[in-house]
Amino acid sequence: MSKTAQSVWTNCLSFIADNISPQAFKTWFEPIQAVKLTDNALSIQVPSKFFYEWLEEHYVKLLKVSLTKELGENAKLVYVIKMENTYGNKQPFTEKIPSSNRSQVKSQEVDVPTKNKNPELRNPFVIPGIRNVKIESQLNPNYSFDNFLEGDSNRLARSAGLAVANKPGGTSFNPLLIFGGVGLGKTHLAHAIGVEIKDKYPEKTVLYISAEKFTQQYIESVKKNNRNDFIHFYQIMDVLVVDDIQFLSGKSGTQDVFFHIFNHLHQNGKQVILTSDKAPVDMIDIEQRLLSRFKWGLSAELQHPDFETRVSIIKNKLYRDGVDMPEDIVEFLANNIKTNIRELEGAIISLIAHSSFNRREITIDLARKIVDNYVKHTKREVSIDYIQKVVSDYFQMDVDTLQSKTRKRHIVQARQLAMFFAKKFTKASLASIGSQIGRRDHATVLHACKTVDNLTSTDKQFRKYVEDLNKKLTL
Ligand SMILES: Nc1ncnc2c1ncn2[C@@H]1O[C@H](COP(=O)(O)OP(=O)(O)OP(=O)(O)O)[C@@H](O)[C@H]1O
Repeated sequence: MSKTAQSVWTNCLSFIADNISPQAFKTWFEPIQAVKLTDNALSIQVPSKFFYEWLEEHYVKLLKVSLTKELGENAKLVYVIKMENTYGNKQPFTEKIPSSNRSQVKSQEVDVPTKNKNPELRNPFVIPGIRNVKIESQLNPNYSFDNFLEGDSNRLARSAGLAVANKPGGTSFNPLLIFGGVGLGKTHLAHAIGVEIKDKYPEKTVLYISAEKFTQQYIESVKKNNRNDFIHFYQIMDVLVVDDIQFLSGKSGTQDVFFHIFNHLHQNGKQVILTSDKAPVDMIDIEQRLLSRFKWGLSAELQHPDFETRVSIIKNKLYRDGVDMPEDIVEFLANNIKTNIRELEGAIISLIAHSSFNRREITIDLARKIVDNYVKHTKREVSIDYIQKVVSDYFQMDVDTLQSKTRKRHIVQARQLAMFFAKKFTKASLASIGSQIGRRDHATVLHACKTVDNLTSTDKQFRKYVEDLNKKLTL
């Protein structure tokens, strides 16, 4: 029986289903349709560009294996993307993209120094038995400077990274240690530096490795009795990027071997780039001699991005995914997820996925649900409108009354409390608070804040209002 696109795809699907979770299969493979089979190229139609990128990023190997089983070594996969425009009435159109069309960072041939001309130089990245002195840089070409957006929070680290990429080993930023909290872009920036160096200096041998993998390889080398080969392998790098070095904490054997590699590279003018979730002073269980070496170069912190940077990161991601999203939703996300860019990206991905699978428009309600579901622990910023609503409900009046010009004491107090909490819980200026709460000026707001402070310390009943309202607003 001759093969058809459908029969080939059905076989691929049954192989894929055996290798991933039912949920992932349902989400990412059921919506795909096989559309064409020519020679050894299968075309599959996917619902969006985002969908295609997700498949390429997470399932390309699985797709390749399953397709090779069906169509042989020269099998090719072509994505046909159904472009849908949620915000207009344009006809759907399609775009064809071959699988894995992103430019890869090329593998690098290495000249082994003559005195060590050992044809058996062991590459810990290669399965034993397969001889290979080609060193894959392990860099991710998707992490570049172009898509690492600049803001106050990362300016120093980003500029230092660019300086290092322009002159690896030739600046005083050696080592360059990038540190910061979870999901703030350390890995991205470290890859970007490596990718940029490979672009500018293709002849340089660059290697990215996580400290965890480095540790595993080291343990393996001790077991197999080839510790020296392991050290030698790392010493031939021109640029070594080690991610999450806090992982070395408490592992004295690995620290020792890293110390030797580090010294060798540094003395020979080779560039070392490190990332860590802590500043060197806060690292525990790392030997002093290693810590002091980390401090030789530059330690640059990645801080929490400010609102503007968060907005640009979201917009950039949407642009790359070919998705349109209303401005108020972008701002809502940026306002609500503040401390972790990975969570911010996760929320965008979920939002796009929800809207494309359920064929729903991206609305503020959907965004609110996603933010609640996926990043529960992030606090939602309290708005001035919300504060006025809570205060007026508490004093059993409506918002119009709270904002009115009346001088009645209990209404004046309610208004002053709303101004006080707006100052406390939002970043709005006094002038902006005043204009939103009954069109008052900034002096009135300042006076309100002082009055609330005074009354809180002198009037027991008033203190109770403040405590109750505080509780309601921080729930
Ligand atoms: N300035 C930025 N511009 C664009 N994307 C960014 C930026 N900073 C971080 N990201 C994105 O945020 C996500 C998380 O970044 P990354 O994995 O580099 O964080 P990390 O600090 O290494 O986290 P961890 O502490 O978990 O190792 C990545 O997808 C990255 O591309």
